[in-house]
Amino acid sequence: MDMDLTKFHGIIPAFYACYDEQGNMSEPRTAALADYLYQRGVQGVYVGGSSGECIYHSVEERKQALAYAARALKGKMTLIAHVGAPSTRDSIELARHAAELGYDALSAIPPIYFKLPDSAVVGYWTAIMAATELPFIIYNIPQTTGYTLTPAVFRQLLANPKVIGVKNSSMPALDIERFKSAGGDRVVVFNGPDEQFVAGRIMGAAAGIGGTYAAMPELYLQADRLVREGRFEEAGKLQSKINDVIVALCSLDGSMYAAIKEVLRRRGVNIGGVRAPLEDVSPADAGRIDGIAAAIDALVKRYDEA
Ligand SMILES: CC(=O)N[C@H](C=O)[C@@H](O)[C@H](O)[C@H](O)CO
Ligand SMILES: CC(=O)C(=O)O
Repeated sequence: MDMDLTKFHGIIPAFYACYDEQGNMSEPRTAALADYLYQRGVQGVYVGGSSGECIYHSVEERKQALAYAARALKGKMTLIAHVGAPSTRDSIELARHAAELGYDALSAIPPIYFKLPDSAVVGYWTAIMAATELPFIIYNIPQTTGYTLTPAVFRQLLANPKVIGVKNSSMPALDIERFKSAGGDRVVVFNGPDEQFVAGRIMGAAAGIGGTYAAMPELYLQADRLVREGRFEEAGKLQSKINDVIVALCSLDGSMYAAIKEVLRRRGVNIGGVRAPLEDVSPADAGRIDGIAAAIDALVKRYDEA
């Protein structure tokens, strides 16, 4: 695909599931999260991925999530729709829906549950690509899917011009470098692990898609800026501060997403709780969440003044 890939560069938060008080998809709350991210100047959003709790939603709900985010943000930033699902049929339905809504690209994890051979996984991604005109971003996240994308399979997929990149969430920054080396200028590699965003950017990722970005978008935008300016030492120091926050978010009893949603509530955005079987944070952790939100605000302020 001969296209300008720069709209995929930069900071692309994974969009969260936004629920009302009954736990149903909420359009006004989606709009509130969208506005919060827009105000902060992120380059795009990744809608309906792992952080969007897609695995716990019906196809109808996933269509709602894609539609609400598009209605709030179309024309304001780059929109990527995650359409990965256990069956090819559901993914195709979601892909067509995303294309109708005006998304800029599709993305999908490999099909989960049964261990499938490379041929089936390639067939799955190829079927999604054939369903619309949209460009496609492969999603490699072996620790949750059990499937590891190899450089050889990536090269095979590159024969399809719709492939414009890979979101790599495996931990070695080396994998980012290998995918970039295989794809060259025609691909964007997206850093997955937020804990090593700076390393991923230096090793070949031109962008990041991350599950914790929306909790502290200002800090990732600043880290990205420092990398672009070649200020690697300062970027590394900021990464370390970010990692203190991530470790704290992951140290509570509930799911990291429940903790992030509590932090967002303290930052002025209420998007409800998490869907079971994900666990809520315990009320006893309220003080620790206050502390995390205050730490984020203090870091944002420090970098604003710098
Ligand atoms: C395994 C997983 O969910 N990885 C996400 C996507 O790459 C990350 O963005 C994490 O949410 C983040 O690095 C926090 O651990
Ligand atoms: C974390 C992430 O990027 C996702 O929601 O898939």
